Amino acid sequence: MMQAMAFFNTLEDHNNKNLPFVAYRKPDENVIKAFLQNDKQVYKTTNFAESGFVFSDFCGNISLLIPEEHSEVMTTAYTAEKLITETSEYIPEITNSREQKKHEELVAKAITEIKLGSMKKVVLARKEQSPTQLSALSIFKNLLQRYPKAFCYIWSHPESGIWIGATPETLVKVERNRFKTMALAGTQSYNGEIENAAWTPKEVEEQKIVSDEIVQKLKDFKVAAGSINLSDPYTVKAGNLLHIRTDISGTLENDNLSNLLESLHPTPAVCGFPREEAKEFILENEQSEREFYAGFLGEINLKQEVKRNSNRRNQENQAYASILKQSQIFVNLRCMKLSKGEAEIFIGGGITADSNPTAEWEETVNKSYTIKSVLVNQD
Ligand SMILES: C=C(O[C@@H]1C=C(C(=O)O)C=C[C@H]1O)C(=O)O
Repeated sequence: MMQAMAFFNTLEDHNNKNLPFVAYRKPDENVIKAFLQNDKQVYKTTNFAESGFVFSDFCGNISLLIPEEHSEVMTTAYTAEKLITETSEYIPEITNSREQKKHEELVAKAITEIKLGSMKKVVLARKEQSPTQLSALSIFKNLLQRYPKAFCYIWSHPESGIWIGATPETLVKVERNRFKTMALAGTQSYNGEIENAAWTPKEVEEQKIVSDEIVQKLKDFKVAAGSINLSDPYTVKAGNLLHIRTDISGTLENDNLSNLLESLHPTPAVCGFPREEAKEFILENEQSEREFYAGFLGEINLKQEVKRNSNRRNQENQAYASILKQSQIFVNLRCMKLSKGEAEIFIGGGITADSNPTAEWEETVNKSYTIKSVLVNQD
């Protein structure tokens, strides 16, 4: 484990050399980990069989990889006070009525399409530009400080540019043949209440579509029969927002990560239902390319040594070590692409027959604050 200062200096040096790297902190953990690729080669994966950190786009066209075997891996203990942030001017909010109109028209078109019956839900996104004077690493430090319950990351790669985010959503975690995933949907502003938050039937329905479809896809993928466990839906807080979440776990019949990812991604939380119809609507109608927004990212096939002490008496030092392969992958939400003083923020929301275009616009505005609030200096 390195000192935080040395850790960030090393990241900075690596960044200045234009070599690929990723640094991240998992939800509720206090360790920041980084993979620093030691060459300029562009590595990709198609079968998700390598060990390393993967960064995939929404469409499934490209999965960049920072392979463990070509990287230096470093960690540091995270302590909020030690992270120094730069100063910056406050950026005033600009209300963009043209963008609002465009988004509302898009939502209205989707509602019409849904009512015609070709799909039940579609997630529509937009992109917003916001200036920032902060460096990429300062923005990352701000995220770490502000969102301890999110997966916070910075990814820098010549093929994708710099992406930074704080996502509340796990795509899948796999350990040996056990997996965990979640159905996350429905959004409202956080007003101090979590447990007693009230949800409208529209939001309950929207989230149920996600959890039903994830279970169906897992069954299609041959999750061991009868092994899927579902929690009741409950409310979770993500920054200034609340969502409805169901935890889903189970046992896999095989450990083919590639098949599992193919069956889960893109979930109806970021695409819609049915998947193909929703995806087609998105690709035809959204104003901008999603690129890596609503794609996925995370550790794949990392080996972890697990030591278990023998229970037998009179046998000291009998520790059995077993190697465990682990993958932990997140959906790339509440994220931005950073280029020269400007952040491109990607935000979306689920549309169903009962959606209201203005409310959907406001939801994307609220979601954009997760990122906007870290583009200026934190007090
Ligand atoms: C699509 C986004 O978020 C997803 C959509 C949600 C919704 O429609 O209510 C809620 C959480 C996420 O699963 C986003 O943040 O851009």
